[in-house]
Amino acid sequence: MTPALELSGLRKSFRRTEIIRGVDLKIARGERHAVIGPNGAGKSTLFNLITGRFAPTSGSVRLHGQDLAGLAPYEINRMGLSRSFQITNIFPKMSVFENVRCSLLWSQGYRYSFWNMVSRSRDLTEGADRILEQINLTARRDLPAGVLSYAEQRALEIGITIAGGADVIMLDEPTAGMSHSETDYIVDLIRKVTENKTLVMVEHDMGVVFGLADTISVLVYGEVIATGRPEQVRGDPKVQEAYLGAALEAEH
Ligand SMILES: Nc1ncnc2c1ncn2[C@@H]1O[C@H](COP(=O)(O)OP(=O)(O)OP(=O)(O)O)[C@@H](O)[C@H]1O
Repeated sequence: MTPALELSGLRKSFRRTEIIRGVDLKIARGERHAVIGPNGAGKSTLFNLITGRFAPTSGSVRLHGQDLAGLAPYEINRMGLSRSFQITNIFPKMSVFENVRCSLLWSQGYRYSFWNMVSRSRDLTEGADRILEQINLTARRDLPAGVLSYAEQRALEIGITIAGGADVIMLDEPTAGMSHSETDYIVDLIRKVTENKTLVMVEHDMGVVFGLADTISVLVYGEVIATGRPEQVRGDPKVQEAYLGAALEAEH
């Protein structure tokens, strides 16, 4: 079957420094894939290459078999790939409901004329309420998003990311800055909302990575040094040496 995402010979340089140094990676449909690696390894850059924010210096990214070369991030988004950001990316003065409704509108905006959209407003409301239910924020529906707790804001952001119905979801450090209990809460939520979807995430918390991911890639200095099932990656001496030994130790 065609992979959901396929990176081939992907390279990215900023001026003379090569940050992504020839990445080949296939992520199957329905897989939950984590990209891990030390600070500065190029994880965010890889994310930005996949989502079209950066153009590769060479190589290609395919989404469901289609080459994404030259496409803008919003075009890639409309092809079914949606991402969250490391920084919280919500409208704090708008209600929780409006934040979700807005992203639904945006994702459908190009497909429907204004009048169609007005007549579809009930669908949008129902759609937004369904998402609020999925992310457990129904009770917070009419509050300004800015008054939510940090974990709730991150949950809202996940809701915004999935609102358009994308089948490839990319999350950049979804549990950054969270307590243990908040992390557990968000991990459950991610598991639930990415059911039957492809998930690609960058994550530093090894508990989250090993609890959620079906497959893991380890990026070190712009190269994938290992990719495979969590237990394979965990036992790989190269990975132990380059990253995981230190990262797991830091957790304890
Ligand atoms: N737009 C840019 N211009 C120049 N250099 C950049 C740019 N973006 C990233 N870099 C450099 O690329 C390297 C990799 O950065 P990147 O943010 O991708 O790493 P990372 O693995 O996501 O790190 P972290 O885990 O700390 O978030 C860093 O040395 C960074 O300074």
